[in-house]
Amino acid sequence: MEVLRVRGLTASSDGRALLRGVDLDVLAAGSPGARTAVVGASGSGKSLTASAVLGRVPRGVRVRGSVRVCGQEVLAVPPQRRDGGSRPSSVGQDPSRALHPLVAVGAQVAAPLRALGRGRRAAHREALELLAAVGLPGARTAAARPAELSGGQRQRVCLAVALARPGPLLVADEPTTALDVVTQTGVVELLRERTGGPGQPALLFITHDLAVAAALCDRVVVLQDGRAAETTGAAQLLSGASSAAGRGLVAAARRAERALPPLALAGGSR
Ligand SMILES: Nc1ncnc2c1ncn2[C@@H]1O[C@H](COP(=O)(O)OP(=O)(O)OP(=O)(O)O)[C@@H](O)[C@H]1O
Repeated sequence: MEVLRVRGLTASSDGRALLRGVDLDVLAAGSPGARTAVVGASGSGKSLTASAVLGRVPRGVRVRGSVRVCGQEVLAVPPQRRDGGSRPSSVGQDPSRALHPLVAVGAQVAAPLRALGRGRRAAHREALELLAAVGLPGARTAAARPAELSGGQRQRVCLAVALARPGPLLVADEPTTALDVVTQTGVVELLRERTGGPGQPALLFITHDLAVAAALCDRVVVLQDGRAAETTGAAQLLSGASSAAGRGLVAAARRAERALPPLALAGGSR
């Protein structure tokens, strides 16, 4: 059963077609396809697809088609009017816009837990645990305002907030782009641990990084020019993409991989 079912999603602005009929599914947690990546070149429509799923389409962009979350049509329903069962949580590219500037980050992680009915102490304790899980341990971090943290740390706070809100689906739009490689690996591991399993949210993961997509997700949707050019298993995409866009992404990822040996040589044998 699908947690997310997108059919014929189109978007346009000033008569220009931006999405041309995207179809994609994210399956229920516990089944293969519960962590699905959307990959594609810059401008292929990844973020617009995510924003349509979240009900946050930019002004001036018109969307049509069908977006069903847990069976409910949500395309025309703004996030605040969706019922809890069809409201995905999200973590995006820009953590500065997602957090309240004046509220301590621990309280921001605790807020969704309080909304679920946890007592103040229990919510605070769980918030500390979640912050530790995203690599931000300690009461001092929890007491900090967002401006006192780095961009990467704020990004991880956003992830903790999203994980505190147990929805059916987590939409993560390039959540690791601003992070250093070590932190990126930690966040990917955390997403693997906390999504896609029984009782956990399914994951729609937007990325331009094929390696990260393959490390985290079992299904991959390749977008090209506002259309899904290919939907396949992550391993199949790497071993033999069927679309030109898929082959192009794999070739680019392999070129990037080959660009690394000089780094290895610099620290290696001589
Ligand atoms: N608010 C907007 N108004 C008009 N056009 C837009 C708007 N947002 C995005 N677009 C256009 O829609 C197309 C898809 O954009 P989108 O941001 O979804 O691409 P993307 O695949 O996420 O790219 P990137 O990897 O660079 O973030 C692009 O041609 C972009 O210029």
